[in-house]
Amino acid sequence: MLRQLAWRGAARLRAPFPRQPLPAAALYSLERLGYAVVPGWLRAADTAALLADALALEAAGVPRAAGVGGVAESESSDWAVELKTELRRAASVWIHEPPLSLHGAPAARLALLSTAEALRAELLDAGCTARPLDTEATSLAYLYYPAGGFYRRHRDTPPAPSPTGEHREVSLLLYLDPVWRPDWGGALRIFAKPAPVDVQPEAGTLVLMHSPLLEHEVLETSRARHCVVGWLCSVT
Ligand SMILES: O=C(O)CCC(=O)C(=O)O
Ligand SMILES: [Fe+2]
Repeated sequence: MLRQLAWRGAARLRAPFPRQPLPAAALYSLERLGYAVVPGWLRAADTAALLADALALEAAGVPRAAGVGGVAESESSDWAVELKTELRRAASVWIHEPPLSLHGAPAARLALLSTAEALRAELLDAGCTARPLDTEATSLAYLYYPAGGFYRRHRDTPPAPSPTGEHREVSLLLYLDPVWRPDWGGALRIFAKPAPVDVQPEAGTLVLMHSPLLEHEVLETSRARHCVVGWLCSVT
């Protein structure tokens, strides 16, 4: 409950980052193929502010390593785990609950929370999911992949219903690194039909996926790689 009130409060505290409405082609792709890729969704200045914030949190020692040695975290999307296998080599910082860490740029994090809320409303209006996306059930995190980092093939929904009644409906990814070269690896591979699709993690690119539907993986990266991951949920 506290978390929910905090979320609602946070999403009101700061205006969302300016952006264009999702293109009709993206909404069509999300509906028909289960995923959408929107390059240039956020302005370079705004992804730069988020990256600076993520790096400041990292410098302050806030991120937690996760998934190393096959240890599945209760809060992560690591359910697809083969427990003996290393599923993910990356660290994360959950950013949904105030009080926000005072390290970094809390204002950028608040704008991100508002932007996610605006995106939720946009997807709801467009009728993108069978069940309504709940305003209080969104979660967001920064992900940090070191050189050599990866995330093995998985789906973002758990095999068993969540005890809180939240169902991940739409997964979102927002990439933050201003320069990305394909030979660095680190692509997001979406196992779409009829063939897998690779997305380069370039700053400003938004990826949306129907969480229960699509398996995906992050190919091993030879450079540090930074993004926002989030889940828009329904609640029963
Ligand atoms: O880093 C990415 O591109 C994907 C992350 C992911 O799949 C997840 O956190 O569930
Ligand atoms: Fe995922």
